[in-house]
Amino acid sequence: METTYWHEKWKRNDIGFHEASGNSLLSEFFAELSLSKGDRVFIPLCGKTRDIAWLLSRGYGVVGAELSELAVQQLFMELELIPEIEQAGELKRYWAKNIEIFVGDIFDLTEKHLRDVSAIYDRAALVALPADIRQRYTQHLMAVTKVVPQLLISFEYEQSQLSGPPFSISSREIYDHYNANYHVKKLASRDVLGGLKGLVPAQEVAWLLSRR
Ligand SMILES: C[S@@+](CC[C@H](N)C(=O)[O-])C[C@H]1O[C@@H](n2cnc3c(N)ncnc32)[C@H](O)[C@@H]1O
Repeated sequence: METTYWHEKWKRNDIGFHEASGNSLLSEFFAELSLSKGDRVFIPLCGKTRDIAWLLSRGYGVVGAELSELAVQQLFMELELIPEIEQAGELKRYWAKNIEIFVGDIFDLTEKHLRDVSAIYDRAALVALPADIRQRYTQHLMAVTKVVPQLLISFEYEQSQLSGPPFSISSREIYDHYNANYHVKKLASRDVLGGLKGLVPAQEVAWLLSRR
């Protein structure tokens, strides 16, 4: 997926992936990460997800990475926060109390940008990437976070019925990416109401990855 694909989507406001009330699997399974108030959660490919508001309201810090500056501007507006903005290496850093978002290509994000994060929340990030990028993404994620626990939400459906994103990720593939460094546990698998994009029967799957 070229970066222009995502920039165009944000420009056209074609953001069907954005959930107006956030993701219910986050609230259901967040406790599995065993975090303490004040811990910082890294959200790769964060868009302007309402899950950020949910985490902030419960006293957690949020660090995000997002390609689209438009998305990040909308995020801060909707949070009713005025960000400070500065250059941070290849990326731009938008920040306010308890939140910092790095704007640019996630592959330009380094361990130094993230400092101390206690967990990763991946919703619609791994599934947003085509197969040939996913291995690079998961390796990068583990390198920059030093393999902190992860709550991962993926989709499974018959890939031949729909061209992604979101892409279908099999259980096998989750294990292939993460089993060497994490204990991988499937927490739940739920039918997507009305089908994915209203078209294809699909399951939304929650995974807990805990460090080995
Ligand atoms: C499917 S959306 C999911 C957004 C968010 N996680 C949510 O749940 O609403 C994927 C997001 O990844 C961003 N993105 C795509 N490629 C990226 C990259 N290489 N680096 C950073 N962000 C990227 C897109 O702009 C888009 O906002």
